[in-house]
Amino acid sequence: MKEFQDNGQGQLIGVIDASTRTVKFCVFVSQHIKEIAEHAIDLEPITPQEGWSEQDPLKILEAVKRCMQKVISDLGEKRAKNILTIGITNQRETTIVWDKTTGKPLYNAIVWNDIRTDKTVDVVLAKVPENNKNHFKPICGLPVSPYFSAFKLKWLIHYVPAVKKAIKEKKCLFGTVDTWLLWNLTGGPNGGKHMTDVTNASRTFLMNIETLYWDTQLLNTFHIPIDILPDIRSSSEIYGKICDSWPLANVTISGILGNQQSALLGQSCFKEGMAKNTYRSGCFLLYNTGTTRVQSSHGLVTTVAYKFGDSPAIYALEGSVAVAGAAMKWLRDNMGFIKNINEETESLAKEVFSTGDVYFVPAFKGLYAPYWRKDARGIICGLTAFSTKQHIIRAALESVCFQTRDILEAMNKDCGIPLSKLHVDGIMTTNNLLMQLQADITGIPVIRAHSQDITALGVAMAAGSAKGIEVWDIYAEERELVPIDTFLPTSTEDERDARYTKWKMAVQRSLGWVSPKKSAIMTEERYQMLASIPGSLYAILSFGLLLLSTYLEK
Ligand SMILES: Nc1ncnc2c1ncn2[C@@H]1O[C@H](COP(=O)(O)OP(=O)(O)O)[C@@H](O)[C@H]1O
Ligand SMILES: O=P(O)(O)OC[C@H](O)CO
Repeated sequence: MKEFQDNGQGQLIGVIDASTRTVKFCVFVSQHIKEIAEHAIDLEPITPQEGWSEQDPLKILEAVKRCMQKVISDLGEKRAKNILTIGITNQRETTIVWDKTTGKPLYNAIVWNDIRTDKTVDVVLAKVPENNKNHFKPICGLPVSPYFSAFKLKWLIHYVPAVKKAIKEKKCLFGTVDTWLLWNLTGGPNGGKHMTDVTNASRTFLMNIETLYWDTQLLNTFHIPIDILPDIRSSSEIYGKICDSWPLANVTISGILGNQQSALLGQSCFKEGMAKNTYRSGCFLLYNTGTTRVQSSHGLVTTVAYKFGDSPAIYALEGSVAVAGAAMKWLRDNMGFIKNINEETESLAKEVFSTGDVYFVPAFKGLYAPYWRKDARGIICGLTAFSTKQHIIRAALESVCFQTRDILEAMNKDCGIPLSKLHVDGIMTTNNLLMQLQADITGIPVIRAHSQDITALGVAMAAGSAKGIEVWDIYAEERELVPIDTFLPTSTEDERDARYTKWKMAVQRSLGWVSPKKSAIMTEERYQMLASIPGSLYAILSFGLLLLSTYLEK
């Protein structure tokens, strides 16, 4: 393939990539797969309590602005004038509410992997027949889980008086990170566009996966007024223009995609049956099912993959894993086993030939697909007096591969035709050992995209091909393809299956760790009652209820 030479002439597409840990602004030349400029800023997570995870929405905006300024200065003002349009790709499900008259957030962003909404989930489950967590799947494609935005929004409405007040006064707006960025970039309180795209909306638990509109039954279930929700748009169209108070004023914004859907496009998985797995903090496997909404019977979610303008929506089956690279961070920050993740993880894990039968289930915040068990917690099992940190690091890498196999097994059952190869991307895939372990654990070739720009590339394509922009033909025959390399399985089927059986045993042991006390079961009435009292009183009352229940149990 011809190496791309930047001759300084091409039309440029900017991308804001706002992920869980990092905000980045980067620039592509239309029709080309490599970023020509980028600047990224890490965001400090806010963790006020165990299981809680927040971000300051104003810090996200500030980081975006600084990244844009730096990239413009690196490119030079003259070249930056060639930026024709921009796209936004973002961490999904993360929930922000703000006052539309002041533009001020009413609370920190509640991040997708925050599990404070445990009780909110119980309230919703208490209302459905047999507490079936898949009850709403035919409507929104998703199981009941603290992961999705509606639970976070319900929590905010109940527990944050400023949110309740702003709703009453008709001043409140809700959005995922894309919406927050779009609204601010296009004017904020002065005419900002309050919109989201179908892929982000499909992760809220509020959108009807068939009609692609907000669903009345779901809104009623969560008591969410429709007027705080953004308009749902396609993933590729002109939403508006950047306002004067931002860099790149007057440039259009013409692409929005959740970051996993963006990676699916970045990997050119346009056809039904194509799939990709992205390994970052979490790990997300998406399988393109075309215009068909496949209902999973094996724990996967049905989600919108993308929708280009007026064309029909393309759907995907998704397997979401909450903890992948995050397990390496835990080994570094909490255990002190690793100093530098990028430089040491692979070499330390290679110091041993196997995990020595150690299995690590990193269910720090419960397990997502295909289990959807919020009562699971992390375990390391099979330890002996010979186990070392190297065994545990290797087991952590393997846990990512086993979780991926869990999803592949579910996907193969749902789709009928087993995936014959696995396309992968994301920063973790630079770890060659991880890639080989993945091939050995799944028994299929692992095809690694040789680019760290895949996620941003997807939305650059969506923005560049939008009606009215049309500088990127994503279906062009001579499309430049992302270079790849392949890892082939070296294990036998028997070895694979024996080890996978052990993994399943380890998963079983991680389940049911958080056991809700009978007395703590949440009903709507109790939830409402608790919400109507101030924080300190809430703590005293909860403690009182706990004492009472312990007394009654005796
Ligand atoms: N060489 C490596 N081996 C294993 N894990 C890695 C390696 N490099 C990075 N990681 C992990 O990948 C994740 C990278 O996530 P990142 O792309 O920074 O962010 P996020 O998904 O939070 O937006 C981190 O959790 C890190 O622990
Ligand atoms: O920001 P990432 O890469 O951790 O992605 C997070 C996902 O979008 C959550 O669903």
